[in-house]
Amino acid sequence: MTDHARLRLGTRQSPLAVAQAEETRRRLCEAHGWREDQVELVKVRASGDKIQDRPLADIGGKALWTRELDIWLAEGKIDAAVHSMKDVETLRPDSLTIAAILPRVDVRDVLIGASSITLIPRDAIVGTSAPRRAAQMLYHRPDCTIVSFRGNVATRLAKLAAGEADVTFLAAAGLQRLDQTGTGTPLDADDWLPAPAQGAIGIECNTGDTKTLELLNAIDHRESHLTVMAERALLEALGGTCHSPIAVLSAIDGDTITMKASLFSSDGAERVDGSLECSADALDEVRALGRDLLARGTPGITALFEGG
Ligand SMILES: NCc1[nH]cc(CCC(=O)O)c1CC(=O)O
Repeated sequence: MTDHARLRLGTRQSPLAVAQAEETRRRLCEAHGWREDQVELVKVRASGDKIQDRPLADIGGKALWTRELDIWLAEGKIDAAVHSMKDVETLRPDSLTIAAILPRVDVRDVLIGASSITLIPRDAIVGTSAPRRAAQMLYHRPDCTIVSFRGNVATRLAKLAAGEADVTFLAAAGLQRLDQTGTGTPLDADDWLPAPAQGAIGIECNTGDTKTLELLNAIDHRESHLTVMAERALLEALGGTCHSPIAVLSAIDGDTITMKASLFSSDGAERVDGSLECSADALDEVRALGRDLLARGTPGITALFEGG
């Protein structure tokens, strides 16, 4: 650590990841009265970024986004790591703690290439590698064909421009953080539920590192933390992986969480919905919703979660 740095913040190298790390640095400096150079950004190349040609679900899942940063934390080369919470595996080692969640921004998916789902031309090619987006699309538009579309935001926009697909999806949060808010059409989150924890930035540190835990606690946003944890509790109850088409959105008002969730079969032909309202600390009720969704699931849905 350079002698003036108070905290070494690890991040992946993609422009979105770096923008998220810069936001984290800005909030830390604001909370602690530090100069910008007192938070050192350490850019780490993640396996998920190295392998671009195959769907993430086939090559090791979300762990590929966190593996390198987990190791750098364990080896003490960084004090904290910044993640898109959407990309963080449901089960994390006890040695790591999600110490802060920043204020969640726009949770919606943005449709790029058409102004609404119904106005997408017949038999269109849809570029997405997210099982949830593929299943939602096929649920609404079974005429479409899904093609795999990996890569960072710029790469995916370039693939679309090159005609590899007619439409694609991006998270509004990612576009916002890259100053590209004018791009595409945001989809109403009530009809088109986002991924668990979409739009939330989380910062992890070593569980035993009380000093860093305390520094990060100062930038934790309680409401965002509680909704993200509730959505992750649902994933846990479902045994969900990134193979599983799970859509969920929760909101918090005071101490009350409301949640809407849908599970899909991979081909989008089957869907089961549920909702709940509970106290923010009653995550058992969220887990019960997960079990209820599975109990009501049709064969194409439950098959995806067996042994998950
Ligand atoms: N899976 C990649 C990923 N992880 C987080 C975001 C966007 C930011 C967020 O949702 O917090 C994206 C890009 C996308 O889905 O368009």
